[in-house]
Formats: sequence, C-alpha cells, structure tokens
Amino acid sequence: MSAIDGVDYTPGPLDRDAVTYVAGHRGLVGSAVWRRLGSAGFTRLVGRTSAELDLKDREGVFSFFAETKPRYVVLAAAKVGGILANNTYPVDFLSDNVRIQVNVLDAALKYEVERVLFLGSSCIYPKFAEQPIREDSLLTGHLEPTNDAYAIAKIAGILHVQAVRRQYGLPWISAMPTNLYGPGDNFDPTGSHVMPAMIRRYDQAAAEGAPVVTNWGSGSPRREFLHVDDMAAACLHLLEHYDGPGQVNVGTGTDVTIKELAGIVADAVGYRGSIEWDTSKPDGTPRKLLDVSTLKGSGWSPQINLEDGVRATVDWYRTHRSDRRG
Ligand SMILES: NC(=O)C1=CN([C@@H]2O[C@H](COP(=O)(O)OP(=O)(O)OC[C@H]3O[C@@H](n4cnc5c(N)ncnc54)[C@H](OP(=O)(O)O)[C@@H]3O)[C@@H](O)[C@H]2O)C=CC1
Ligand SMILES: C[C@H]1O[C@H](OP(=O)(O)OP(=O)(O)OC[C@H]2O[C@@H](n3cnc4c(=O)[nH]c(N)nc43)[C@H](O)[C@@H]2O)[C@@H](O)[C@@H](O)C1=O
Repeated sequence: MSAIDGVDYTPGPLDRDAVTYVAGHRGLVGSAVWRRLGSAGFTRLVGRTSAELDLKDREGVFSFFAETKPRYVVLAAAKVGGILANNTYPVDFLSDNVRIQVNVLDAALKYEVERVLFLGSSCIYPKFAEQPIREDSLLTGHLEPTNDAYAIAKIAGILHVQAVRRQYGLPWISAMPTNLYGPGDNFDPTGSHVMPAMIRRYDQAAAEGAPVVTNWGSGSPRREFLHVDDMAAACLHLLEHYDGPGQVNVGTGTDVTIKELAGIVADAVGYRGSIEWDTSKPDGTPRKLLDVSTLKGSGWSPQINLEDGVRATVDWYRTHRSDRRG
C-alpha cells in the first residue's frame, strides 16, 4: 500500500457468478465486453440501454444500483463520436460524460462495488506528447482542441477513480484505449470515427462503381487501431491481473497514416477508384501512438492484425448495415 494510494488488493480471477454490470452494453465496446465476459463464464451480467436507464439521471442510477447491487462494473457508457462530432458538440461531450461517470462512480461507491473499470481514451494525452505516449505524459501539455472537452471529462474520470482509491481504498482501475473498431460500431457518415466512416463510404463507392471518394483532412495524421474484441479481452485481463492508480494504455503499439488506412479499407471492400482529400476538415492530433509496455508487462498482447480486423468488420457491416447503427 503506498502513501498516496490507500489500496491493499491482489488481483486474481473474478467470481463468474457475481453480478457484473456492463454500462453501455449495446455500444461498440460494451457489446464486445459483454460477449467476452459471457464466453468467459460470467453468469449474472446486467445491462440497461439508455432508453431503459439514462445514466445522466442520478436518481435512476442510484435506484438501479440499489436494485441490482453489482460486485463488478465496466463503465463503457459514454457520449462518443469522431473528430467532427467532438469538435461540433463540445458541450454535450463534456456535460454528458461528466454526468454519466459521476453518477455511475458515485453509485458504485455508495454500493461498495469491488472492482470498477473506467474507460477513457488516448485523446486525454497532450497533442504533442512524446511518441509512443507513456501513461505518465498525462497533464504535461496542451490538449488537441477538437476533442479537449471530451478529454477533460475523461481526465476527470481518471482522477475520480484515483480519488476513490485514495480516500476509500477500493481497487478501481482505468484503461485508456487507442482508436477502436469492429462489429457494433457507429457507421453514421458524419458522427462516426474514421474506420466505420471509410468502410461505409468505400463499400458504397465499390457497389456503385464510383470513380472517386473523398476523405477528410490531409490523410497524413497517424492513428493506432485496435479491434474491439482485443479491447474486450484486455478489459477482462486488466480486471484479473492489474491493480494500480495509474491508467493503463490499451493499444497495439503500431500505427498507420490515415492514407494507409484508406488503402486497407479500399482493398477490403474491393474499391478500385481514386481517393481525394478534403482539407477543409480537421486533421486532429498528428499522431497518438500509445506506449503499451505496462499492458504487455502484465502479460497481454492483441491477437487481431489490422488487415484481418478490417476485413471481418466489412463482412459484419455488410450483414448488419440495415440495423439501427449500420
Ligand atoms: N470507439 C472508440 O474508438 C473508442 C472508445 N473509447 C471509450 O470506450 C467507451 C465506449 O465507447 P464506444 O463503445 O465506442 O461507444 P458507443 O457509442 O458505441 O457506445 C456507447 C454506449 O453508451 C451508452 N450511453 C451513452 N449515453 C448514455 C446515457 N446517457 N445513459 C445510458 N447509456 C448511455 C449507449 O447506450 P445505448 O446504445 O443504449 O444508447 C451506448 O451503448 C467510451 O468510454 C469511450 O470513451 C475509447 C477510445 C476509443
Ligand atoms: C477515438 C478518438 O476519436 C476522435 O479523434 P480522432 O482520432 O481524430 O478520430 P477520427 O476517427 O474521427 O479521425 C481520425 C482521422 O481520420 C480523418 N478522417 C478521414 N476521413 C474521415 C471520416 O470520414 N470520418 C472521420 N471521423 N475521420 C476521418 C480525420 O480527419 C482524422 O485525421 C476524437 O473524438 C477523440 O476524442 C477520440 O477519443
């Protein structure tokens, strides 16, 4: 137990029969975590859609915790979007996310949840952080302006988890994923992240035989992409093998330019036309490659390479595109 972190806990296998709440269980990450926990033998998974329980409603959240009394919580519910959505609606990204996480973490404290895994994002780090980005770069420089409101909300979440550890001694943890993709993603053409946006755009262009597609920005920023099934596996791994106040980066340790990503997506859908770039759209941070040595050191590495993951996501999209988010 350290002086600034009053926790004395040794991680180990979680109880498969304990009530386990996955907040955001219909989203990209939450649905993958739900599948992973299900396949690992968890028998009492609990989830609520936002229509059933708006996590911004503090009273509703406390009633839900009083009723279900979870022993473990994975907090994968958040207001999430790509660069344009973050840049256009900073109030929503700040206010919704602060409220969701404060309500869930306060209720989890009141009902003495044993293990909480809070999910942030690699955008919490300074825009020009040294690459690859180590966990201790947090709060050492200015944020990327297109997502500063979201990043501040997520930084508050990390601090909230650390504060609970320090003041109440509960072994809660935080993970900071890189850019994620996979089945269950949001394929909205304007609100989504780059991967689902490109899959949708290139798939349509291939189907229509379009001669040109236009992407956002210059194509020169670099991004690191992790398949969400790997992310879900990392979540369970961290819950069973990691305890500490510091947030843990979750990524692959390799990145590609957005131009390279466009080529990978074009190949996966069979698009043969040309590619143009709309530089009136923001590039965002030039690079955010995570240093994943903490995670690797704890014994976990990703399994799904980018090309395979993109092909599988294209297959999933083609089967599910008529669904709510497809
Ligand atoms: N996608 C990515 O590239 C990355 C994601 N992350 C983090 O992972 C976490 C999950 O993101 P992701 O799965 O991509 O996001 P999604 O948008 O796919 O899912 C978010 C989930 O949150 C739920 N939710 C949102 N608002 C509310 C609310 N007011 N009350 C109840 N539930 C709500 C939604 O529920 P419903 O569907 O019922 O409306 C949805 O299931 C977030 O914390 C995000 O910051 C981090 C890095 C990268
Ligand atoms: C996960 C992460 O997600 C966001 O940050 P981001 O990494 O910049 O994510 P993005 O996927 O939206 O863009 C990545 C790059 O890709 C380019 N790009 C090209 N064409 C499209 C396109 O069609 N759509 C989008 N969205 N981007 C495109 C785009 O211009 C940019 O250079 C933040 O919300 C942040 O808060 C966060 O946490």
